[in-house]
Amino acid sequence: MSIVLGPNRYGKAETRLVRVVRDGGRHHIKDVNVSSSLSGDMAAVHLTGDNAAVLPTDTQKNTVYAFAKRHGVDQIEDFALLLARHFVEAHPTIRHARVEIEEYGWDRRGEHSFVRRGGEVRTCVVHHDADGRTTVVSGLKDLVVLNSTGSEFHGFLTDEYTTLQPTTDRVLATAVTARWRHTGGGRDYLDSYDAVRDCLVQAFAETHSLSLQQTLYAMGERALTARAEICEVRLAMPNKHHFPVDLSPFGLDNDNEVFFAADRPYGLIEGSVLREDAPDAGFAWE
Ligand SMILES: O=c1[nH]c(=O)c2[nH]c(=O)[nH]c2[nH]1
Repeated sequence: MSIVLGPNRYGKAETRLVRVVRDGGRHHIKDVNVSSSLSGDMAAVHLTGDNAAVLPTDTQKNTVYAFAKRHGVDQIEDFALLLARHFVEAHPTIRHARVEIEEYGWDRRGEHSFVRRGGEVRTCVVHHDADGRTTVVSGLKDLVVLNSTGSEFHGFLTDEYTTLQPTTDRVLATAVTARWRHTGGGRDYLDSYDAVRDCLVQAFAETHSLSLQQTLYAMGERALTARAEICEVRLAMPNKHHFPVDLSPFGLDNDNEVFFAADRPYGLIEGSVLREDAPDAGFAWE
């Protein structure tokens, strides 16, 4: 019985890239997920471990980031074609390249603020008991927002394990989970929801942030200031880190234009903002 190598391919899956283009103070973002897969003269690597024909998947990832800087990312089809042609044309052992790109849409909410398209989930939890006590908590989750500038983080506590560099300009992005407690009942819940959501998004966009914690407080404060019908806002906000990619090995600078959008681990910032005289929550949060 003889054993042979069948069809095969290899590549880097899901290179998460955010490309920021600055038009003065007005920013544009492109948020994509790129997967490349190459095939060709790959018998040797499978049969003997000879890697001479293998363009490392790490190089494929670097190429995505370097091309994003060098050529920009406009239509994903054009960017995919550029990459696929490059892999095949630059390396004789690569006979075929498959490039798949997903693009995530964002709606503008200011000069450098965006809300991810696709929408959040609206939520509520109500309690009512035999003594006639009722609580209503409304909320939302998966409201993804991003500021491409206007965020700093420095002056933090350091110890022998700290490697994080302070920054005065970073991308700030989060998927907001917010719940707010109503005082009393009987209102237009749709109107209330729309208004609170608007406050949260506006405060996120308009706050020059020194930390996500500060932004969290500003969001809760804005909603409570604008809406008398609620008395407490609880927020959970993952810090969706965007790391500038070091493009210097390829002779390219990166002035906050090309980011690796990491999905984990993430900072998780949670907090409650409430009126000092808020009535007792009772079972509202249970
Ligand atoms: O806004 C932030 N808050 C933190 O507590 C924190 N920690 C960290 O590493 N980065 C950040 N960013």
